[in-house]
Amino acid sequence: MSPRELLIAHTILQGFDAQYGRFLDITAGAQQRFEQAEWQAVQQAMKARIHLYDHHVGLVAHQLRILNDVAQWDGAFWLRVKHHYETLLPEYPRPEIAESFFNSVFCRLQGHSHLHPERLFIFSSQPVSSVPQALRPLSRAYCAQQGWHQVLHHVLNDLPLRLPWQDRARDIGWIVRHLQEQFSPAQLHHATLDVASELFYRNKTAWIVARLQLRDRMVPFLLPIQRDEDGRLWIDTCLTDSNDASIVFGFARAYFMVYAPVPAALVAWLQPILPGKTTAERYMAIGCQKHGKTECYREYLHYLAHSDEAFTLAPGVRGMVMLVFTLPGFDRVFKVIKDRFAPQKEVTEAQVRDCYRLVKEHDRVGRMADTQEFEHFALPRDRIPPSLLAEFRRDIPQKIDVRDDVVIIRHLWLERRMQPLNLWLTAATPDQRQHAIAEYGDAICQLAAANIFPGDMLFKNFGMTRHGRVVFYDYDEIRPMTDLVFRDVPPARYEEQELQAEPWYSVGPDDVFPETFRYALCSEPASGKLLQALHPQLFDPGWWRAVQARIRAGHIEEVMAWRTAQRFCVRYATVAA
Ligand SMILES: Nc1ncnc2c1ncn2[C@@H]1O[C@H](COP(=O)(O)OP(=O)(O)OP(=O)(O)O)[C@@H](O)[C@H]1O
Repeated sequence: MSPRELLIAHTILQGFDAQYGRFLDITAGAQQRFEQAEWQAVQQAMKARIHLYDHHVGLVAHQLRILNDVAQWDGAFWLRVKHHYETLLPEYPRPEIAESFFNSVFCRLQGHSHLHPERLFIFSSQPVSSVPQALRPLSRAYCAQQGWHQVLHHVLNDLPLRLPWQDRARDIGWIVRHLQEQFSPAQLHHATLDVASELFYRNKTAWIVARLQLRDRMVPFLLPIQRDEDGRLWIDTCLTDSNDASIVFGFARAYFMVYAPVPAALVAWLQPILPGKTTAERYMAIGCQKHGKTECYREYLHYLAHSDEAFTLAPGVRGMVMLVFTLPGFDRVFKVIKDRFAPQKEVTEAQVRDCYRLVKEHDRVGRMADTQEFEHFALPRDRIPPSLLAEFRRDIPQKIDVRDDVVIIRHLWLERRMQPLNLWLTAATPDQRQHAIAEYGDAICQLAAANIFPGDMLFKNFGMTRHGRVVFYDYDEIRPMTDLVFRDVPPARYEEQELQAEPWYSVGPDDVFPETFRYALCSEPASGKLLQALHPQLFDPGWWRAVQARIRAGHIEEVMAWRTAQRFCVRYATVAA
């Protein structure tokens, strides 16, 4: 093997080492940021960690260009580099992500039009069943036979946090009470608690993540640790239901900061308590989002290989900016920016991409779906019915390359598929409608508190998840709250003015008139009445200005990933007092 291929393989792996080293450094800072309540720094660290990957891919690509003239690299050359790279991976703690990094460097140098599976790791070279050994124990086991108060006392004692507790005995008492409500004495007596050695940090919360092994099954055991203004700790709830855990680890939230030098081991450890989450989703949840994307693509290929479904337009109102399609049984949608937008849309393609990027890096507060961006995405042509191909030719002709066996789409996003809220409401019972409208209003409030104004707030732009949560997915009109001017509608000078189709007052490009939201959001009486009753603040300019003022003052709101009704203070505090 030529020394040049060897050198190149080593250079790529060293580049990945450098990237992951920085990734771990930023992650390791999470404890200090939490303890010192550096909430602005938490947000910056989150963004910086996401940027690292592309930055390091760029550095390595630059180095390789210096080492060798890329124009001379042919397929055989890459095959030799890849072969050597593979020989470096056994014993390496992160082989699967190293493969993704190789793919990224390859694409940066060769473009996305040479994606031959043999030249890069579309499929992993690692044996399917092999999970690398963690360098340190991933978890600590506590046996319940010593008594739950004792166990929890040890668990909290063993934490690395250096802050005092508000009232540790109270919190332990509440956790035990929760366990007694959920499980029988016999179940609790024979249980084992397997607590992750590292805390999972996100926003203002440090999570204890554990697996509660009962005799017949394993359930999650999650404790969100909070920090008060005086720097004292308390635990707000205990979650032992896998649906609740799934929401905590959901696709609509920022990635966790959890120190994982061997991510595959942690992803495997999490599997039994997140049975509904795919490998891709678990990698993303712990911040390895680029590898999550590789896994997401593998899941797509796997789905195609195990079904004969045809692609179809996604149900719902068609987008003016996006062409959205799916596979009927697949849980993701494919979103492509149209070549031309409807005339009422004033955005450009570059602005749409910026909005999607903003969401990727922003705290999604459980209300905006994460997306994975792909270039040169291949769809088997025999799965595209003529009617859909005709839609492609009409809406995205410049983005497609139709070949004999595949249709290549130059750029698209994959996003979790939800049920569009407008469709969901048409079939909802009164109780379901009430729940959905309450959720919808909460979503807007939480987005606003996180400095996101959704722009277009119609129900069709929100989806209902399988856990009954309302999540926003149409990003082309989002704006930072702080860029906008929330105005009262000026009184009309004459009665006739109010009847005119056009506003009688001037409207600047950043002006928003919350009172007018009624016209669009409340036109359908059943939902409209509910929305005005449950969330009247949405129509009040003063409320929007107050949210804006809090953001400007540097306040960062904590959006709980659990329901108010699950909080210990709501369930037990009055009784305890
Ligand atoms: N994640 C999703 N799950 C299910 N359906 C979706 C999803 N994203 C989009 N859709 C469907 O595709 C349609 C268009 O998507 P989207 O709202 O993102 O496009 P758009 O062109 O930006 O829309 P608009 O015209 O409102 O700006 C939605 O109304 C919905 O029916």
